[in-house]
Amino acid sequence: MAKKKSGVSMEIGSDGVAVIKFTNPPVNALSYNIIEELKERYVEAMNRNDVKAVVLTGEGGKFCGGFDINAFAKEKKTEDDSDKPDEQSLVNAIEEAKKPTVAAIEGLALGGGLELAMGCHARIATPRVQLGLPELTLGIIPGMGGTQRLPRLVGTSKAIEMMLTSKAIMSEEGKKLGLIDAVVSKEELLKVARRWALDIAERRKPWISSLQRTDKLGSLAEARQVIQAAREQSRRTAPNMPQHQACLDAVEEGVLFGGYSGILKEKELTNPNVLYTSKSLVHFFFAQRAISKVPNVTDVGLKPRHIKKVAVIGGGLMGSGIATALILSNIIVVLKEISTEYLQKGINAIEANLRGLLARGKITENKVMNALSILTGVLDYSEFKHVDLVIEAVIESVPLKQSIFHELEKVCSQNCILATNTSTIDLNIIGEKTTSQDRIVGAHFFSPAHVMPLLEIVRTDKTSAQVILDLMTVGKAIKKVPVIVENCTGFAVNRTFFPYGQGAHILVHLGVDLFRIDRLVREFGIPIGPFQLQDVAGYGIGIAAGKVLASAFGDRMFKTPLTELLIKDGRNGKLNGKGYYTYEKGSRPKPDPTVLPIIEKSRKLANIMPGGKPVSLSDQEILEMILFPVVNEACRVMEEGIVLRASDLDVASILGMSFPSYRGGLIFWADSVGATHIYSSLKKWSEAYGNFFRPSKFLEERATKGIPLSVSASTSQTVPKSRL
Ligand SMILES: C[C@H](O)CC(=O)SCCNC(=O)CCNC(=O)[C@H](O)C(C)(C)COP(=O)(O)OP(=O)(O)OC[C@H]1O[C@@H](n2cnc3c(N)ncnc32)[C@H](O)[C@@H]1OP(=O)(O)O
Repeated sequence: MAKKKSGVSMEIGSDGVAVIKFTNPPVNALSYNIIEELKERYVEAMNRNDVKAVVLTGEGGKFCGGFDINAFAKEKKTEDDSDKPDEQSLVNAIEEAKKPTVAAIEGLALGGGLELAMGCHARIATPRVQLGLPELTLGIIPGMGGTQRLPRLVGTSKAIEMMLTSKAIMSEEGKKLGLIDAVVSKEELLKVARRWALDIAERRKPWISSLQRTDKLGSLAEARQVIQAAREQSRRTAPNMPQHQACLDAVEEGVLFGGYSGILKEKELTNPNVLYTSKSLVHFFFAQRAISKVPNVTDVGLKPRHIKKVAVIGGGLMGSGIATALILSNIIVVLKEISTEYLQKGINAIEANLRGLLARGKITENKVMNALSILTGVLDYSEFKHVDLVIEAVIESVPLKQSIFHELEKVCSQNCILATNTSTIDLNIIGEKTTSQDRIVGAHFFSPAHVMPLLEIVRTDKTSAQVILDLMTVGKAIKKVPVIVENCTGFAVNRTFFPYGQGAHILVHLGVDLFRIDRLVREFGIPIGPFQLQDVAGYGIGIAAGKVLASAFGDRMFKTPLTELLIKDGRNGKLNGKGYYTYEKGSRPKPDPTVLPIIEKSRKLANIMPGGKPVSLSDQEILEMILFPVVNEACRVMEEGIVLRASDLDVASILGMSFPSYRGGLIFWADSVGATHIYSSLKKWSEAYGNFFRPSKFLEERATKGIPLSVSASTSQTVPKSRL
């Protein structure tokens, strides 16, 4: 279908109201052209004698999704702003004009869209319109006066909360806060907005300029206190995000010296040198959109089937998390376990998940009750003939999974999708004893499954496109970001990241302090270091996954004696409160010095220190020896076509492994470091410390030819097995 044309139209009614409407599908983003055209229509409306007032609106059920991020991305690439129109001046011109403007808002008003609306003299919206300033997620600050007008319309505290969390509110809440003047039906929207605009022009309603208001700002002392508290919180929660402090700087300037000074400060702070993370975050925005485009699945006219009822097999940590995510999105769940005791444990875990969300204010009591009302526990397969999808989430045992899938083939309908939540096992092996390979698929959730946003959908060369589309649709319905990956041991995320823990173990056995390693990784921006992660994930799962990975990638695995020694010492990580760290309810994990003699023992057993002496490494070397092997494995994953595009690994690393979003994801970050440096470092370490560090062919080729890692494999000289 041809893309609808973008542009700005103006229609002048017999009542003297000019309706200025802008179109730029899909979200009416404010491109430079749209901004320029809006300015021109405005000048015309102001100059015409037959226009008394203006209504500003967006075409196609959406007011505006904000400034055009495509233009922003281009601008960031070239840092050339010679043809860039001044977007602030459009809003200022509307607000200061001699004729009033009313914004008629449908669907959404985000970022520059809301800022445009706040420059109008009133805002009329339809029900459930999303209103927000999400700029900080893109690494920038609201740049069309949002840092000044939002506090003046909803109060300093609420405005700061909206900007720092980037969360939208609905028009109904906007009405209560004073951001919206009236909520009316879609049919009435333009009629009410026209009348409102005339009422202002003819002084039957007040003519309000948001920037002039001070009544909602509170006293200077109160506003300062709110800003200071927000600064401290941001320093803790967003330490590497300069946009948070910059946004507060702009708000503070406006509170102290008035709205116009605030507007100037806002402009000054949109400098890319201040907002240095925006390039990475804009990349992450587009990478997330690209992930849902799957050749031969989403572009061949298939329609997703409706998945109403799902069976989850296994009520352990993963199964209970998956069931929680499903029932929270109104999908009926049948949870199957092997005994009444295990079933009750599973249901209790689901209830605990829901209560946890309730305690954190994420859901209401009503939601908890509704979710539990669509959950049934069973001990046999009799209910399975009525389900549309099964997700198996039992322990990582090949014979057990094979026998379950063999059984499922008999008890489920022929159209039922058969998914496994295995994190490492090859799907062809799981489905070996069935004839249903076309509907067998991997649904790899990340723990805790009701919280972590990534869903790795694993396909074999036999999985049907319809099954993939259906699972992608369920994934989105339960608020996950589905990434499609090809079948291989460990799939994309666990495969790419297995060297993360391995590298850390090698370093410890070379004599590096484990708590130093965890600290350096945290400082890099990954919230928990590799050893704490091992404690949290549990040693059992690590050993099981390690065995599967070792059988596939044995020549580049380090067989660490440490985990077995820890278990022998009665440690089981977070599960029993004792691992590398000690865990007590209500307090932060504490490094446990009593683990050090066990490490010494392990070092002796592994015996990998050159000359038997601990190596001396800088902080940077330590970090690189952990992260470069991860990049190296990612190169193999890309070369084998396990992911569709490099940016899929960026999204997967951020959403599945908590890689810092402000670094743009694993491959984006690696390209910022440079393939040449990564390659030469790995080569040097492989000579000193062995095969684990051996650079892959893909990396070697990229480094020698000077091609970035993010460039699609199919455009380089390599011949990947990718389906692209
Ligand atoms: C000066 C100002 O202060 C600066 C700004 O305004 S910066 C921009 C602020 N606005 C935003 O951050 C909003 C970003 N967009 C979104 O959050 C979501 O896209 C949305 C809520 C608008 C719609 O979500 P959803 O319906 O799930 O659709 P989604 O897939 O995300 O987007 C649909 C398409 O619109 C595009 N799009 C969305 N917002 C866009 C924007 N502001 N600019 C350019 N394209 C945009 C997406 O890239 C996607 O394109 P594609 O189909 O080619 O992949």
